[in-house]
Amino acid sequence: MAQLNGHMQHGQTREGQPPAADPDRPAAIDVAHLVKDYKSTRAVDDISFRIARGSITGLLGGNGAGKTTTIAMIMGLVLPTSGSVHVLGAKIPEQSYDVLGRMNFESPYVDMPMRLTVRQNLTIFGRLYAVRRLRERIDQLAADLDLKDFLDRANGKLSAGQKTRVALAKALINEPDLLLLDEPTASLDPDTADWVRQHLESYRKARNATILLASHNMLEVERLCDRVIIMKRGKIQDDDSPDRIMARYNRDTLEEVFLDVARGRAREGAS
Ligand SMILES: Nc1ncnc2c1ncn2[C@@H]1O[C@H](COP(=O)(O)OP(=O)(O)OP(=O)(O)O)[C@@H](O)[C@H]1O
Repeated sequence: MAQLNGHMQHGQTREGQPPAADPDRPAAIDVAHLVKDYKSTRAVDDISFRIARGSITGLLGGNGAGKTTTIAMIMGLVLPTSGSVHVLGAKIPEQSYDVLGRMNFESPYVDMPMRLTVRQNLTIFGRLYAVRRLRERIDQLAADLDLKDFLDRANGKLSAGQKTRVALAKALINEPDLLLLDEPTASLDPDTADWVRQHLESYRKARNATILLASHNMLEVERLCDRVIIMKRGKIQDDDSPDRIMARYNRDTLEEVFLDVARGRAREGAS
């Protein structure tokens, strides 16, 4: 528990409230009654939430809960069956081009071209985003994310953990205002994962960026996130700060809450 508390102290707004909504600026993400059917499977089932700018929100849920599908709809990569998504005020996918340059995403399950070197891959993505002073930006990311030793190696010849760091560099290349992350520390050893989390925290702070991340790592979510949205079978099961969610389930860790939700145990006071 002492170790857990040590982790919690690193959280930026762990004890605080999520940033207040600014009435003059649209939310970073505004999802209303979103539904996605894949043939007979309802992957996302009428979910609604708004995410304030400058916040870090964790999307939790077991395998198949609908997290990746939700993120893909926010990116405009998957079309909703019904409902709406707005990102930074733009309707997705209709107005995607207005905001694509201000968002980016990372997923360990989406591979970059394997034969190209890390530097070539980052150069291609940087050009897609019209990044100015691209060479300097890549050098900066290589220093920040410790990529220097393998910048000129083919992507296909990297370890899983090295690929995860390169994918993060790709996600940060355009200094996005909105960063969508699917398992940002998958395959990373605990030390590297901790350091990547610190990098994400300082990136958010420096740019007032908004981060939405899907993760199965509960300590990561406790440490990083101001808010947690728990999904189960396509629906939102709970949505609050980590502290309040743990209090509601009368649990000390999100891991225990996750097991309660997965195994269908009711939260305290719930009917
Ligand atoms: N392209 C697809 N075609 C058909 N069904 C799909 C497709 N993508 C996802 N699904 C189904 O939709 C549901 C939600 O999947 P999704 O990948 O969004 O879940 P997830 O919460 O990200 O899961 P995980 O934690 O395993 O990554 C699952 O039942 C999955 O089998």
